[in-house]
Amino acid sequence: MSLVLLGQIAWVLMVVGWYVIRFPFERRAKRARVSATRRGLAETLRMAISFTGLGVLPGLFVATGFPRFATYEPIALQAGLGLLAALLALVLFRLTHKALGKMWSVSLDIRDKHKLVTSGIYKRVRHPMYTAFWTMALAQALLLPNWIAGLSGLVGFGTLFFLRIGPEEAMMEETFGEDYRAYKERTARIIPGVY
Ligand SMILES: C[S@@+](CC[C@H](N)C(=O)[O-])C[C@H]1O[C@@H](n2cnc3c(N)ncnc32)[C@H](O)[C@@H]1O
Repeated sequence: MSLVLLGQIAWVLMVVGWYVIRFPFERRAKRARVSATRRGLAETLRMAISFTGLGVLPGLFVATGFPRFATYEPIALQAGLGLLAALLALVLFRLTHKALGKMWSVSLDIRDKHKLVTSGIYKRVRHPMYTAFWTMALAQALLLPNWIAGLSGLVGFGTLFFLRIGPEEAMMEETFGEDYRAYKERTARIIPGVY
């Protein structure tokens, strides 16, 4: 089996694994009442850009090989690191969904009786689900040997991350006040002790 095909299969399995982890939370979230939201045109655009980079462009490459001119021959080390990153992303996704539980939402929502989660994987990092998405985007870049389809996840998710993180933290601070400010003081955003 060629490394290109192996990488493509691994990417598909990673995306399926991510959706299997997320599905029960998405179903539950539909039933839970939202008491405040920061959804709007800007958030819809951010999510569309991220979905294009993490889903549409790599999906098109895997299904059709498009854009063929940007495909290159991968090396085995790259595929191996991609597999490790994919596994790490899935572990992080599972831990973050489990810790957030009923507080999870796909976008910027505050639920009825929303509680601030500060334990488990949220103890030292306040956006570990975004750490998982960065890891998933990195896995995509390593698994798909195509300059456009491979790197589009980093660009697409990076756009969502840098444009969303400010409004999300403002929403959390507005909702939880001093508790969130203190939590911010003692945690990093996505990498413990780094950022
Ligand atoms: C897609 S989730 C991402 C959560 C977080 N930014 C992360 O990367 O782990 C977005 C929703 O999670 C909720 N949320 C984020 N951090 C939270 C926390 N520490 N405790 C409870 N809810 C949180 C917010 O209501 C937000 O609408």
